[in-house]
Amino acid sequence: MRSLFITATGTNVGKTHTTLKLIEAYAKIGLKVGAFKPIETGVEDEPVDAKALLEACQEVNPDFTDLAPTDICAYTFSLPAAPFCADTKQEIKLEKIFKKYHELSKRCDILLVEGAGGLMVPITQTYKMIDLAKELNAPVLLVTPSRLGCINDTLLSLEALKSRDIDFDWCVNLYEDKESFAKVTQPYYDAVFPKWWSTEKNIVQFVNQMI
Ligand SMILES: Nc1ncnc2c1ncn2[C@@H]1O[C@H](COP(=O)(O)OP(=O)(O)OP(=O)(O)O)[C@@H](O)[C@H]1O
Ligand SMILES: C[C@H](N)[C@H](N)CCCCCC(=O)O
Ligand SMILES: [Mg+2]
Repeated sequence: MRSLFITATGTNVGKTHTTLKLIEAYAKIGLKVGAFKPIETGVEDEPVDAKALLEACQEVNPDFTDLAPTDICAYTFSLPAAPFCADTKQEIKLEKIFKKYHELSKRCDILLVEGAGGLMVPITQTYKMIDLAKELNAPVLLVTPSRLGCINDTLLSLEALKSRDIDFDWCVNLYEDKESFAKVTQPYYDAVFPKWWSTEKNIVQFVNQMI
C-alpha cells in the first residue's frame, strides 16, 4: 500500500479539490483508492471534506462503501480552527490517527491523506501537520494557490518541507486570480521552477509518474 499526504500553503487553498481529482485519476489507472482526513475542524453536522472524499472513493472502491464520513476521520471538532485550538479538551492522541491510517490502508492500494490547513498547523502544542506527514513517511503533495501572494507562501512551504527532508512535489491550483497569474506569478515559476504544474492540467501526468 502506498500513501500520499496532501497539504497546502494554508486553508481553503484546494486540498480537497485536488484530492478529489487525484481519486479520479488513480482510479482511472486501475488503483483502488482510499482517503483519510485525520482531523477535520469546523464540523457542524458531518465532516464536509471527509464526506466529499468518501463519496468519491465509494464510486471507485467497493471496500469503502460500508464506511461513513466519520469512519475516515480520526477526530472532528466544531470550532473552525487549527486542531490544537479546536481540541479544547485536549483529546487528540496521535496513536488513534496512526491506528485509523493503518486500518484504512488495508482497504486500498493508495491512501490519500488530506491534512487540515497548511503544513505548520498545530495538532498539539508541539506536533504539527508537517510532523504527521513526516512520521507517516508519506510523500507529500503541496497544493499552492494562484492568487497574488502565492510566491511567498509557496517558497516558505518548500523551505519547511526541504528542512525536514520530506519527499514532496507541489502544484498550482489555478483558481484564484487565474487571469492575472500569467503576468503576476508565472514568470517567476517559469524562471525558477520550469517544471511547475497545475492541478487543472497535469494531475494525470503526476499520478502516472507517482505509481
Ligand atoms: N480549481 C478550483 N475550481 C473551482 N473551485 C475550486 C477550485 N479550487 C478550490 N475550489 C473551491 O474553493 C473552496 C476551497 O477549496 P478546498 O475545499 O479544496 O480547500 P482546502 O484546502 O481543502 O480547505 P481546508 O483547509 O478547509 O481543508 C471550495 O469551495 C472548493 O470547491
Ligand atoms: C476550518 C478550516 N476549514 C480548516 N479545517 C482548518 C484551518 C486551520 C488553520 C489554522 C491556521 O493556519 O491559523
Ligand atoms: Mg479540505
